[in-house]
Order: sequence, then structure tokens, then C-alpha cells
Amino acid sequence: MQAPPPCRAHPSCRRSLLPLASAAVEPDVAPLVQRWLQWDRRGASRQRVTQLLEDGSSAQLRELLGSRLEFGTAGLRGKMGPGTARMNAVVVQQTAQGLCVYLEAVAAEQLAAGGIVVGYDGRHGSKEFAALTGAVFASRGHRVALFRRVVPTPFVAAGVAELGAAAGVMVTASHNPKEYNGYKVYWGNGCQIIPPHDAGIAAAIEANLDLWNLEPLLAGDGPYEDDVSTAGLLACPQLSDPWERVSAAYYARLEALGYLPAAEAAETAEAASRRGGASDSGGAGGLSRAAALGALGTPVYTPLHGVGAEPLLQAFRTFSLPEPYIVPSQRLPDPDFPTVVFPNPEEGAGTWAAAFAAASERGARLVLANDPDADRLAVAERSPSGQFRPFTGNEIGALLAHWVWTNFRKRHPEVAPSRCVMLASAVSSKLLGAMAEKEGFVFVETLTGFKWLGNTAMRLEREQGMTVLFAFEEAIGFMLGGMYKDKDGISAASVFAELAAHTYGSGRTLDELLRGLYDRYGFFDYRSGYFITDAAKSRAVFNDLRGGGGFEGRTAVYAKDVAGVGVTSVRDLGTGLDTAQPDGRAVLPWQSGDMMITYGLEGAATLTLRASGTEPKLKYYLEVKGSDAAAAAALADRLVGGLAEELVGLSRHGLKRPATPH
Ligand SMILES: O=P([O-])(O)O[C@H]1O[C@H](COP(=O)(O)O)[C@@H](O)[C@H](O)[C@H]1O
Ligand SMILES: [Mg+2]
Repeated sequence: MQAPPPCRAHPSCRRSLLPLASAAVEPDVAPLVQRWLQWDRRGASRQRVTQLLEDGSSAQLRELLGSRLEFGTAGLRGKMGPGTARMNAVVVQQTAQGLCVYLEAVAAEQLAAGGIVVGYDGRHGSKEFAALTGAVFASRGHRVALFRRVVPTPFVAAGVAELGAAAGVMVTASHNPKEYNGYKVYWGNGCQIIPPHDAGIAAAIEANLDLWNLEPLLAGDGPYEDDVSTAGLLACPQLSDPWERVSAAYYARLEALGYLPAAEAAETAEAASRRGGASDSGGAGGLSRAAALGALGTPVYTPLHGVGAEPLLQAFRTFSLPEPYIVPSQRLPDPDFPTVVFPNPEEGAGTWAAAFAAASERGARLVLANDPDADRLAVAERSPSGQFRPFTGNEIGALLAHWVWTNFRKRHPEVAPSRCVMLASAVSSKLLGAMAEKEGFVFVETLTGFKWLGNTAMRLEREQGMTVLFAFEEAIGFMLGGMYKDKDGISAASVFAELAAHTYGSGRTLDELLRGLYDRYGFFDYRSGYFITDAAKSRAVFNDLRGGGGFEGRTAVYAKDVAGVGVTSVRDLGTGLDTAQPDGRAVLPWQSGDMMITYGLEGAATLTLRASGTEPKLKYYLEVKGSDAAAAAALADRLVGGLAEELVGLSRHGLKRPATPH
């Protein structure tokens, strides 16, 4: 028998290609496998693919190799495993190569001046994927600022801004299950990439699939066989660790957002109500810092096995806040997230369990959690009777917006409210809009995802000279205007702790403060949830929502009612229709085929259905605005009850409800 041909993917590769002639796979699959095996030099990974080949598993091979991971809501994100549709060393190197070539073409000057920033979280594979990315750029002679320790995602956004880098890469899959990893890409403006750069990079990846020789930088006993050896990379003269510089700048910016000392002179509730303004103090007169911190006590914090603990402690020290009690079993980065089913602080009881137990034991009032890459913040409050009240992303957003607004106004009376802006994603509560209307600042809404919020904030600041105070999204993402243009769970946690200290010191609970905001700005009953799906099922659902039969080239037909509640308007960001606009066209950017439809409904209700860009979920977001809380709740209940089967067609399309109540 003839010897198999040598692998040509790498000049010094000593492997041989497997003979494919015997493969019992369908004809379209064989070339995909052949191509993949030229790239993939990892024993276990190659073995899985060759096993599937031997088993004739065409469908599985097509799933792994028939498509490529695309830039979604938060960059690349997918399950780890072999194949172009998974996260692995080959896909990461190809992505880095494409990004590098694209930057060389369109941002050469900034690349030469500022290089690239690379960070990683504590997941399986993250450090190695970061090293691979660094090596790709270093191999072309570019400067690489590679964090030598795990960092929160916001530190990469900060790094790009502080170093004037051409781009940044954060290797993380945030809160996704442990089988996932991901690749967030920041542009030189410090925001996550949006069109046209995502498509530009994708095209550059496709044009640069052959793997570059990184062996001199990532040498080892057979490159990429297991963990890469970074000795060569670390010895590279153009490589640096940006930690010192970036963290110094980060905490200096954060310090400027400390309002508690200024809040000592906060007006009393009486004074505020005489003036007709919302009060942020409990009415006991002037509040001393000591009283506020005394009332706060020791908060409990969990980084959920992620990277948040050390940066959060530093943030609390920056604000001279009491050191929080950190849940010991979840304090250190652990890629297996052993104590939680989902490392997602949105998932409710399960992720809170250890933190709530600690808070009960210690009598803590305030409980804080970051997601594993520490760009999100979850908050819960323990009542004097020991009940826990977790706040939703919208509620935390409302509280932070109020705190930032009240204190900014006091500190900067010279800035006209009309020059100040706060932003929220289109699927977040409109309470912020109502607040803007009453207080006189500008409210701007964007598509879902901080890539949109960040870029829009940057544009408003740079092009219109607006002061961006705050941005948030319901998915517990918060951005303080004085920091960077991305969400940040660390700065949000420390600012929130000050807010809580002030509220408690003023004799109120956070829940009471929030109810005060509803009294002032109107009541909003907000519900969100999701169904488990996959890409094909979601497409089928959206096809049906548009009247079925493949809507391309036909006029879409939408539901006239949901659970008997009349539809008053439809906005479809997959077709650009918005019947609420005078010209019938959507104001937000839309793209053909995008899966997001918003229904305006009788009774001041708004319902949005959209396919997640980071997880196999079809999400719904519903809000009813009303002065009568009971009536709003009844309408919301009715709509939530009807939407799964009637509108989405859950059973018909084979979608599932989440296992845990959401
Ligand atoms: O996962 P993270 O913390 O990086 O968060 C990412 O995903 C979230 C969920 O997106 P989707 O609804 O498309 O799944 C987005 O809201 C967020 O802006 C984005 O940065
Ligand atoms: Mg995250």
C-alpha cells in the first residue's frame, strides 16, 4: 500500500494525511474533511474527525465542517471542538490571520502606532487562543499587548482606548456553559466591531485560511499538540504586558465616578419633593459617609468562578468601600464552573444559591454577582426579614441611571441636560425614556448588544459633543459614561455599592427607591424569557411569523393579534418594515433575514421576538406601560400565556422551554 501523503499545512509538520479513499461519507463531505485535516494538527481533534469519517457520519461532519462560525452579538461564540463551525485553535488562528490582514489593509497607521491588545478569561482554551492571536500579529512584526493574567473583558476595551491600539481581542464566552468559548473583537475606537468591519474581517479570514508558520513563536514538542509553548512569543521584543498601564488608567477613571462624598450634601427628601424632583436620600437630612457605609455593612460578592474577584476588590478600594465578603467556593477562576449549572447570573436561583447562603449567614443586605468575564452585574437585596429580592437588568439600569443623573447634575450644573445622553437597547425597558422626558436629558435606543450601544455612544460623543452618562441593556449590562465604551460589571458593581450605601444610609431599601422611581416616571411591567432552539428552527419560526411559505420576494403577513390583544404596529428588522413610522421603514439598522420582530399591542404593550446571537435561544421581551400596576400585570400575563404556542408555535416547531423556571 502506498504511504499516505505528508501534511503540507506546515513546513515542519511530521504528520501524514489520512487516506480518504475508503471514506464512506457523502461526496460533499469528503473534501471538507480533507481540507480540515490539512489544518488540524491536534491528536485528539484529528482523531475525532477521522473517527466520524470512518463511521460515515456525514451529517455530523457537515455540521462541524459545513459552515464557519460567524460574528454575532458578541463576536465569535460557539462550542469547542473540531471543525470550522466550532471554537478551536485552527479557527482562532484563521480568525486572527484574517483580522491581521484586514487591519493591515484598512488601519495600517493605527496598527503600526498602537498594535493590538489581547486578553483572555479563565475558560478552557482561552489562554492558548490568546497566545495564538498574539503570535499571529507578532509574526508580522506588529506590537502585541498581551495580558499575562486572566482579565475581565472590560480591561481589553480599556486597553484599546488607553494604548491607542488598532484593535483588541478578548477570548471569552462570558456566561455560556463550559463547553463554549468565544472571541470578542474591538475596533480601534474601543468598541466591539459592527458592520462593515465584521463582514470585512470575515472576508479576510476566508482569503487567508492557510495557517501561517508560528512555530518560531509557539514552538513546542509538536506545535499545538497540547498546550502551546509561549516561550518564543514571550521573548519577542514587540510583546508587552499592558496590565500596569491599563489598570492604573482604569482605576483613575473609576475614581472620578465616586459620588458618595459629594452625596453627603445630598438634598433631603423634603427639599427634593418641594422642588418636585426625585429624592435620593431617605429624608433624615444630611447623610454622612460614615453613616452610609455603616448602613451598607459588608456586601457579599461572587465572581461565579470567573475573573472578577481581584479587579472588584481593587475597585472597592478605589472607592474606599468596605471589603466585600467573596463567596469562597466561587472566588477563583475555574473553567468547569463546578458549583453552578449555568454560570449565568441571569439564570436565577441556581447561580445565586451560594451567595444568598453567605448573605443569610452574615446578615448582609447587598449581594452582587458578576458573570465569569465580569462585564455584567447582577444585584439582589436581602430584606430585614431575610427575603432575597433579585433585581432585573432593567431595574438595576433604572437605579443606576437615577444615581448617575442625580449626582452628575449636582456636580456639573453647568452642563445643560439637553447635552447629556443615556442609551438603552431596543429590547430594554422604556423607563429610561420616560426618565429622559421628565428630566430633560436625551434618550437614544440601539439594536441589541453592547457593540451597538458602545458605537452609538462613541458617535454621539465624538460627532455631536454630547456627554454620555450611562448606557444599559436588560441583559444586566451597564456602561458608565466616564469609563470606556463597553459594558463593565466591575465599575457598575462599585458604583452600585455606593448607591446602595447612600440609599440604606438614608433609611430606605433599594426596592423602595425603585418604587419611588415608578411613582415619578410611570409603571412598567416587563417580562422576558426564552425558548431553546437552533438556527434552523428559529428560521422556521420567523418564516411563519412573516406569513410562511418563504417570505423572500413576497409581501410578509403578520399576526393581527396575540392572545386576542390587537396588534397595532409591526417592526421587522429582517425586512426593514416599521408600520409605526410615517414612511413605513425601520429607523434602527436592519439586515435582510435578521430575526427580530417587534409588535406594538393594544394597551401600551410592546412584544419583541428575536433569535439570540450568542446562544441557541429564541428570546422574547414584553413590556406593558401603565399607571395601574394590576391592569398592566394582567395584560402581561395574558400575552406571556399566549405567545409561546399561538405566536411562536413552540410545539409545532419543536422548541423547548428552559428546564429551570425563568
Ligand atoms: O455574553 P456577553 O456577556 O458577552 O453579552 C453579549 O451577549 C448579550 C446577549 O446577546 P444575545 O441576546 O444575542 O444572546 C448581549 O446582550 C451583550 O450585549 C453581548 O455583549
Ligand atoms: Mg459577559
